[in-house]
Amino acid sequence: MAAVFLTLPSSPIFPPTARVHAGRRGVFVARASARAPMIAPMSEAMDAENGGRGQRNMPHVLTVAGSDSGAGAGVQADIKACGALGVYCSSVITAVTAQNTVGVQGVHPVPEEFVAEQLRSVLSDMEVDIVKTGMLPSVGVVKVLCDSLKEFPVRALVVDPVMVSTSGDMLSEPSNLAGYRNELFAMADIVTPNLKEASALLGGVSLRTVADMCSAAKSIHNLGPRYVLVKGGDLPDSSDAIDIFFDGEECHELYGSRIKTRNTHGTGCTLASCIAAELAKGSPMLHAVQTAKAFVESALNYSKDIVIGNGPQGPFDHLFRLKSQNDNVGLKPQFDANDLFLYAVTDSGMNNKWDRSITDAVKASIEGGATIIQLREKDAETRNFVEAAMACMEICRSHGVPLLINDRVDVALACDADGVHVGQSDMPARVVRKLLGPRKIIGVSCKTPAQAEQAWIDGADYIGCGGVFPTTTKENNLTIGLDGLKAVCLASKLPVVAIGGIGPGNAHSVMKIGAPNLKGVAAVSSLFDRACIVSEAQRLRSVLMDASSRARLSV
Ligand SMILES: Cc1ncc(COP(=O)(O)OP(=O)(O)O)c(N)n1
Ligand SMILES: Cc1ncsc1CCOP(=O)(O)O
Ligand SMILES: [Mg+2]
Repeated sequence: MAAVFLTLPSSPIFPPTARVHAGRRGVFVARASARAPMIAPMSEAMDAENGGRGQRNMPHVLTVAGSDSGAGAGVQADIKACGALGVYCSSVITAVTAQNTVGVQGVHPVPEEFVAEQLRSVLSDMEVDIVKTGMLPSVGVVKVLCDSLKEFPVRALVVDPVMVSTSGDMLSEPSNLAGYRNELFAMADIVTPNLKEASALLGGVSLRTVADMCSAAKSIHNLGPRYVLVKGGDLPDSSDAIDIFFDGEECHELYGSRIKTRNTHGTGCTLASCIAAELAKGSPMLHAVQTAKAFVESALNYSKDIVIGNGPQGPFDHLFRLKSQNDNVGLKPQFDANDLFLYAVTDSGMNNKWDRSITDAVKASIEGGATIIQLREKDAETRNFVEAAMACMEICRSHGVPLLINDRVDVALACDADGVHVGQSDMPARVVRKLLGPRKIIGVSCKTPAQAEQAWIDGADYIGCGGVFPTTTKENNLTIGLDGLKAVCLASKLPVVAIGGIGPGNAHSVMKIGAPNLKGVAAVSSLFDRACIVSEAQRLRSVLMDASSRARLSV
């Protein structure tokens, strides 16, 4: 290990002075106990301090971390990650490192007093929502940070217990373990160790399985943080990137795809920063973690082939969204939840009964105003299904209407459909996501809030909720009623489309439940078991339009 711990001469540029408003943070709940949730509503006093602008400016994360000269990790990664998520990021630098894609060539810790001074400068003046920590090179720096947070409490503290770089170089004193355990963890809302760090924090226990990770998460939780995320990126024999999220009661297994790339330098810093950024925007913890995981996965995927540096640890591109926006000019836009407005689901039995081809049924429903189509061909032979799906794709593409395939991921892949809809006994959505990649649309049928939560964890784009009313289209299908629909909508952030026995006669009552994420209705028989699909779709559409304009008026 080549790291050299040098000490910068202390150079106080300005003394801690008059710009310190110690009382300013009084609006924030001081952390009496490590487990008290820190919700910080804006008060009138704070509004007045904002010059009466009425709104706080940007959500703000302060990163307390080391500088990485290669800019893949550390403070540089944190600033880029927060910026990519629309969050302001200030930075207190704890050490300057000389590093690149080969490894860490030198470490130059910033004197503790100067870390304290930087903390005071930022925390006394700027409205920091969340503090995120990275490299804390010494027990002294940990102490300085804890003292500053007591003086200037923030809404939440995200601790990434950085100890060793990906190249294997030490980034904090071994004695720092005590600093983390003794004081910092008790103040932390979430701690995000990887397997090596979790093992070091627990005295070197071996962590080889998901069950080991779960018990490690529980043990680390006993050290004080409210939540623990043990990252399983290095877990042996695992094709997925499995992380364990422990909320104090339950271990959640969070699955992601393992991206094959050398460009993984800085993933830990980025993940923790994204969690902090999402918390700053007001997300609950599990949602923040999920969003952070999805961001990192997309960034790794987008950057998997870039070449920066000659060593084994390349950086990735945090600002991939800027580029992907440009790259996507002229390509299919990503999923728009408003497409769920009038969701037409085909049925081969009904098409046979009315002597129609699938393509004619699809054309007619689009002509009548369907905004998304699902091919639900339960009896079709695979070869015929693929052929029909290809023809329907052409029709849908030419009208800009997304086409999804029911159940059959293979058929969706074969015809390059826009996505797949799966139910509770079909292929799990997280496996579908893995097969289809991040750009395709995945819908999951849910009857309960628990299923909706799982759908979201699995990376679904929307929920199909029902059967809302009794239907003969799907056998043995439990009816959940409007109350069941409302419960699912309220429990989920995902957009929802209602299904089951819905047509022009009752669509209004469905939309009237008033859940903002209920985006539309899906219909089979009220469109396709009718003589004229075009006019039935038009009728249903005008009921939905009427319901949505009334909803707008009543806001
Ligand atoms: C939009 C939408 N919602 C729900 C379903 C039902 O899917 P699933 O539970 O898999 O049942 P089958 O359709 O496969 O019988 C759906 N298809 N579309
Ligand atoms: C596929 C499905 N999933 C829940 S209910 C249902 C059938 C909906 O058909 P219909 O619109 O004819 O009631
Ligand atoms: Mg199904």
